Amino acid sequence: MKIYEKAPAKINLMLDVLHKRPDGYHEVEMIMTMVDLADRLEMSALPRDTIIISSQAGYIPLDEKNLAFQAAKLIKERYNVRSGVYIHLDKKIPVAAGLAGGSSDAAATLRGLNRLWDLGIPEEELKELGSELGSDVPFCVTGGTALATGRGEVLSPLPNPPQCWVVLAKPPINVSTAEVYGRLHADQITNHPSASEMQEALAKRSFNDVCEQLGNVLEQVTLTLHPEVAHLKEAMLRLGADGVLMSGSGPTVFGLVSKESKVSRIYNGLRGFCKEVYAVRLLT
Ligand SMILES: C[C@](O)(CO)[C@H](O)COP(=O)(O)OP(=O)(O)OC[C@H]1O[C@@H](n2ccc(N)nc2=O)[C@H](O)[C@@H]1O
Ligand SMILES: Nc1ncnc2c1ncn2[C@@H]1O[C@H](COP(=O)(O)OP(=O)(O)OP(=O)(O)O)[C@@H](O)[C@H]1O
Repeated sequence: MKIYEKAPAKINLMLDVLHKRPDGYHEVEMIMTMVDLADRLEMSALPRDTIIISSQAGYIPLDEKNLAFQAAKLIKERYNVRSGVYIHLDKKIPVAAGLAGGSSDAAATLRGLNRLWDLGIPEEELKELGSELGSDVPFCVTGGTALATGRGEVLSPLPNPPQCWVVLAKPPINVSTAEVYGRLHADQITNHPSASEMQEALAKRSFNDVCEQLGNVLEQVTLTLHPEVAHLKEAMLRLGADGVLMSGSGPTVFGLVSKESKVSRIYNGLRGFCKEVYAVRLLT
């Protein structure tokens, strides 16, 4: 038997950091939603007690460093599953991009193996398992649009933003999430984005208000380390995107665009100097 799961990318519509916690993580307030750019996972049961990962992407680990492997191992141990699994990852989400590609693969693995092995694990429990794998995994288990607090694992569902186009551009640089949080001085943040104003914009279904309330305090670290991310933001705005922000710890920049007629101009303009550009819809 084969099971298929879609693992979509996330974007952060707002990301605020309140303070650094004694456990080393940061207390955050984020609003996240999914976009229609997704990895596809194929899972099949193996009689032997083993986990095998393959992928068409040559640039991700296929051993225990892979988050899908870690998710399979966790669920096998916790639920005493003796059979094995073969997982093929068809990667479409750029890696180490701020789009939670690995986290979404881990979440899709949890959902898929719950079905494959008929374990009947409730969603809340899948999210708890997910939080052991990474701060973004619980959100990726449920998807939709949500306010995430704590270190990102405490979730409250929110209405989806009004449907629009999302142009994503990833510059060819590597950003480490741990390094970005590590370089942030949480007590020196002056310009906090507002979770409550963004929630109001979503409740009103106002595209313009959503664009106005976009904000991410991690930009101040990543844009200083990599000025090309700031240039990409400027270019996207100049080309006509309605709202522009860096996702997560970066380096991907996304632009929200309401009019389809503007999308090809923005896409082609960015493609002139950035190889990895995608034009997708929100996953609503
Ligand atoms: C930047 C975001 O992607 C925004 O959605 C998340 O906040 C990070 O989520 P993630 O990649 O799943 O993060 P994790 O794998 O849990 O943590 C990676 C590293 O980021 C830092 N980290 C992460 C989340 C958080 N709330 N505070 C942190 O300081 C920690 O140093 C941690 O060692
Ligand atoms: N299934 C996976 N897909 C992609 N990367 C993976 C996977 N498993 C492990 N990794 C490793 O995780 C690291 C981060 O990759 P990922 O694409 O998840 O980053 P990200 O989009 O920045 O995540 P986040 O937004 O959650 O911080 C990479 O260095 C990669 O080698």
